[in-house]
Amino acid sequence: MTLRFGGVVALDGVSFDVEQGEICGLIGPNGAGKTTLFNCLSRLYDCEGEILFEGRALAQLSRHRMAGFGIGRTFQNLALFRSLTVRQNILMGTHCLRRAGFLAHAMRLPIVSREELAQGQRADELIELLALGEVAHVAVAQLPFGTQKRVELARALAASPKLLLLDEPACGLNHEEVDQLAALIRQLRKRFTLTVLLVEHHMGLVMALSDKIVALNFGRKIAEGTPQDVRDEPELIKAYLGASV
Ligand SMILES: Nc1ncnc2c1ncn2[C@@H]1O[C@H](COP(=O)(O)OP(=O)(O)OP(=O)(O)O)[C@@H](O)[C@H]1O
Repeated sequence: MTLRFGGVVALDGVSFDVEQGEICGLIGPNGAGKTTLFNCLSRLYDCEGEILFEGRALAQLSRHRMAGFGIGRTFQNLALFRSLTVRQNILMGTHCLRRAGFLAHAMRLPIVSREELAQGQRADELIELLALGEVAHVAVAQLPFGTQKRVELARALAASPKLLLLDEPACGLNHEEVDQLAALIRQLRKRFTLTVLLVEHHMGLVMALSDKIVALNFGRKIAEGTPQDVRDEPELIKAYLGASV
């Protein structure tokens, strides 16, 4: 992947694979290109190069159907409907699973109520799994940040993704919440057979969770391997601690 914003090369020929079922941590200092890479994977941006998902080139898939194709994501600054309740937000995430079209809805064909029932059940399952039962009918804007992050995770999971892109899930969480998040991500991977790509600055979380880590700096890949391999990589230490190291 290569992507330029004017004179800034945000991604400079970055290439790597993520195996099915793997948790891959994507790390790098501020401005390294992590969010840009996520935006290419979810096709908010078009980059040079080719991204393959289960062997298919993402560029061939229509942009608005990415969630339906199995790629779900959360956002660094949250992308929720703040005036809607927790349950309504999670239900929004299930819309891409709908097969019934405009006419079926206008005529209230049986498929519509069957789908609505299945979506409601999916939302309720996620509400229970993510311990959101007590706030299911509360508007998202009234909830603490940590809870909103769980709602966003549930919204992303509602579309039954195969690949989940998590953009700084630990940001703004306290120590205890970060520990709970690690356990939750492991649990979700197992339950939904997920592949996870995780952008995160919280090194403890990335090192503990990831099967593999890819490190970027100034849009280039500077390290790739297991947490053990990457931990002592001189280029990575230099990127985080400065050129004098
Ligand atoms: N929309 C944009 N227009 C112009 N430049 C951009 C845009 N988005 C990102 N950039 C630039 O591209 C580079 C990569 O930014 P990106 O946000 O992907 O980094 P990041 O690794 O996600 O950083 P952070 O950890 O701070 O979120 C930076 O130099 C940034 O200033």
